Amino acid sequence: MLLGCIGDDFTGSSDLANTLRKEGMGVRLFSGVPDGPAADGIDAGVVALKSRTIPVAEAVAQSRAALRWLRDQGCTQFLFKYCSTFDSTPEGNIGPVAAALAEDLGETRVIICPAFPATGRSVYQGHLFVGDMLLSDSGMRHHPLTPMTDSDIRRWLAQQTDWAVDHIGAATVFDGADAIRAALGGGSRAMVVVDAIRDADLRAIGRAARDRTLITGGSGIALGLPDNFRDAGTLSATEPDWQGAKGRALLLSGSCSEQTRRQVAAAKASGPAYEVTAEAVMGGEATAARLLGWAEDSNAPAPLIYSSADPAVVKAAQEKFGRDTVASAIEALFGDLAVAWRDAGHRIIVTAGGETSGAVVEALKLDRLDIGPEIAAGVPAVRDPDSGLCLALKSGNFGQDDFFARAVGVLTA
Ligand SMILES: Nc1ncnc2c1ncn2[C@@H]1O[C@H](COP(=O)(O)OP(=O)(O)O)[C@@H](O)[C@H]1O
Ligand SMILES: O=C(O)[C@@H](O)C(=O)COP(=O)(O)O
Repeated sequence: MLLGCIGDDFTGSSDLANTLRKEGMGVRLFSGVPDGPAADGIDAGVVALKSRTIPVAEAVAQSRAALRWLRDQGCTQFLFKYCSTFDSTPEGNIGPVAAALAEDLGETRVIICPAFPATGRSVYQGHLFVGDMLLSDSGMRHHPLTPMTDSDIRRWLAQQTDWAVDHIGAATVFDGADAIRAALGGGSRAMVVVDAIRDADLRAIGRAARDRTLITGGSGIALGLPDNFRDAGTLSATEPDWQGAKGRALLLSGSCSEQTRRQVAAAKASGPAYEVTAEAVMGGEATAARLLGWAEDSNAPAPLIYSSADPAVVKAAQEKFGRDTVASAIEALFGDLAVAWRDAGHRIIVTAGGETSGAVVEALKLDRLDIGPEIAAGVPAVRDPDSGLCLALKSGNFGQDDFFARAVGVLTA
């Protein structure tokens, strides 16, 4: 393995694996740190963690363990993937994890770049935009776990780390890889927020990062890296052929983002849907057995079960039950449901939401996943090579309004 990647959630990790695959690398997605060695013939390994919102010390420890494993597999360059909307709190976990990985690797200049132009995320003058809106004006200000209320990534990151925070502005980035390399090069220890508004900028940053051991960012930051390995003649692997599954799909949505709520509305208009409220989960009425019964009785090709709710409803539930308590209970229910669906003999599951997807993949105990065709920007189909289970792990913010229907189409192809 050449490139070792650590993702702080599962949707984000599949997004990164998708980018690397499209750029010609042979990729495997691992759920957590594997026990043994990876198979041969892989260019890039992505270790998916569920570390975005756990306590800082745990996120650091898990990320360091992932780094040790990736180094043992022979990787020479490492990428820490976080969300293109920089999902984090004033405490972390982006700054502390990036600092710990850099210290382990002896890296002193750490690129910080969440830009992902294909989904409208750009970094300009150190500020993160979602489409034409500042991050803090976007729906991310209402995120249930990581509300993003400051668009200045330099200022937000500075709260999370005692490292200096530097900035390379668009004017330098537009001058190309040599200019970026020079700007990155000399200075003292720092996290360096790098502007990027176009794929061409990310490719130039990737070129400039050829000799850096640690790079951090959204999946866009990976765009330029495969060419460095290609030029060095070290790429070797090929991807397994994609094989979909037959039968009915279960759609699970725990994301409360604006985009997911549009997708839920579209799916409700075309098929059966069951809303799981926080009250029903906390009160014990919404159980996996009961919901599986509903999904089976619906006899529909793709029944949807969702807890996705608007910010006022989420806020009320969090005030009543506690933010983490209600989040964990809903995640656990979706995990149990996915297991019940699989155990009932079905082979297709679509999940919306990073934490939700992490809970589902962990409950299903899927150790590694092959990456299949892209369903929407940043969302590939994935497949467990052992069981043949086919999934789509959708980031809350990604996908077309009719994403669920499209996902079923790709997973059954
Ligand atoms: N109705 C609800 N009330 C409170 N919390 C909820 C509700 N529905 C989902 N959640 C929680 O909100 C979080 C959404 O995060 P996630 O799944 O990562 O979605 P996204 O990808 O949009 O960030 C999860 O922890 C989920 O359990
Ligand atoms: O970079 C992104 O936006 C995604 O890859 C990502 O990290 C998804 O996280 P969620 O929005 O929490 O699903």
